Amino acid sequence: MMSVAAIIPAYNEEKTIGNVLNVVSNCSLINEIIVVSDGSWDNTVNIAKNYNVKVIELKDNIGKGGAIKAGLKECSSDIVLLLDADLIGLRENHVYDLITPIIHENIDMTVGIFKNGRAITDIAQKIAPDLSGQRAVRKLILDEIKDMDIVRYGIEVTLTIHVNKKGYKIKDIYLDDITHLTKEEKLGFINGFSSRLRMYKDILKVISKSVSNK
Ligand SMILES: O=c1ccn([C@@H]2O[C@H](COP(=O)(O)OP(=O)(O)O)[C@@H](O)[C@H]2O)c(=O)[nH]1
Ligand SMILES: O=C(O)[C@@H](COP(=O)(O)O)O[C@H]1O[C@H](CO)[C@@H](O)[C@H](O)[C@H]1O
Repeated sequence: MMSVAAIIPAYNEEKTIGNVLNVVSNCSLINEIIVVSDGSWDNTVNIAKNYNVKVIELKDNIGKGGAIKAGLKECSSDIVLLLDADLIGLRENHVYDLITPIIHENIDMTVGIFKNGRAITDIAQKIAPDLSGQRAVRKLILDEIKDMDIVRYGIEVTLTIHVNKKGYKIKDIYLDDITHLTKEEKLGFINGFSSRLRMYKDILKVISKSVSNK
């Protein structure tokens, strides 16, 4: 039987990380749970420590890709479930639906797409499903990506480009009744929007590099 780890990068997610950990800790398919606090200064780490999970505490905020890379270093499972810590409405069946195609259908990566959650997040995911942070991937594929830490929010696009290039099999999975906090909800409009612009910059860098390498 293949082993499964959940890696959850978290930067100041005290409001939501408890619920995410309630779900993954009760999921029998998951053998290993790694929370990577990416320089959080709120209660994220204290909350995570209440669960039976490995907590990696990065001193500085290095970006999402770097946080996932730090989690991968400590991970020894065959399949990695990547989940954001700001999910609202995550249920065990979502986790199951993301993982089982890799175990039973010879799929290499699943990508979770929000559906019937909130219009604002459903529409964002419909327009750009490749940005989704909810995925299950074979660990050996993640290990092939060397510049994960440099790309920051470009990690999902990097992964999708890599998987397509190598001809690995992807399956989209619709996740019902789930949403997440938007950056503007977490940080306020001005800070949230500027964080969003920095995220788009990270993503565009990855896309333009991939286009110029073609
Ligand atoms: O520098 C960062 C930025 C984000 N994250 C985490 O990466 C996930 C996705 O980021 P974010 O919530 O900003 O994306 P959004 O939900 O807005 O799409 C969340 O668990 C964040 O806490 C992180 O570990 N380091
Ligand atoms: O869906 C999107 O447009 C962006 C931004 O989400 P919000 O507008 O803050 O809800 O979020 C996703 O993209 C990031 C980059 O790929 C991922 O890291 C996040 O996990 C994902 O939710």
